[in-house]
Amino acid sequence: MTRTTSIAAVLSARIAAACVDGPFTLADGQVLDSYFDEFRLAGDPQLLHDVAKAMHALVPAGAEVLAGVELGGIPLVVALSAVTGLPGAFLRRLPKRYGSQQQIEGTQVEGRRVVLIDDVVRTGGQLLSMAHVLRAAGGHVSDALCILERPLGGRVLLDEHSISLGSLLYENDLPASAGAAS
Ligand SMILES: O=P(O)(O)OC[C@H]1O[C@H](OP(=O)(O)OP(=O)(O)O)[C@H](O)[C@@H]1O
Ligand SMILES: O=C(O)c1cc(=O)[nH]c(=O)[nH]1
Repeated sequence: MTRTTSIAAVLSARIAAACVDGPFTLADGQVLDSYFDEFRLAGDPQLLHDVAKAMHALVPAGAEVLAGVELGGIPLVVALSAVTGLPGAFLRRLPKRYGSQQQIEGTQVEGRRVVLIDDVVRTGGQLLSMAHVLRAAGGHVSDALCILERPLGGRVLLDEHSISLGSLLYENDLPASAGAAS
């Protein structure tokens, strides 16, 4: 059994409990009958901690900053920072319109090796967009991590932009009803 497979075997049943009935409309208008609700996972402190401990094994050597994507990546990056001791950055989808006016909050990313963190990867579009933001700010981005990867092209898209994706679970680790394409 590979490391990721053993993690999936231990955690997948507990994570599957965070898969709920829809309908759930995605940003692109697509409607899922059921979906993985990361906020149920993040609202369970023991499960969030156990997921972060499992993800620790996927953090690449040399990582200097963990950067979570609004909103699903934020509780995850906080938990993973606490487990790894690595500083966290928090990525807004758009710059704040008042106050700090920042898109990247938290620790500085310039000149540092930054690992992107999100809950779900589907097309990879969200992570790629955030990688562009980090790179424009001088961060070095060559890795991303997620809890759940769906086979919708995200891995390939990210690879085309020199970003390696590490996933705790793959869609087929979850019950067939949990948002898989029918
Ligand atoms: O790989 P992609 O096709 O880009 O899809 C994945 C993205 O979509 C989800 O965000 P969502 O829009 O549900 O926002 P939320 O995290 O604020 O709930 C998820 O958290 C990822 O950021
Ligand atoms: O594929 C999912 O389950 C999923 C997609 C998404 O955008 N948001 C979410 O919470 N789950």
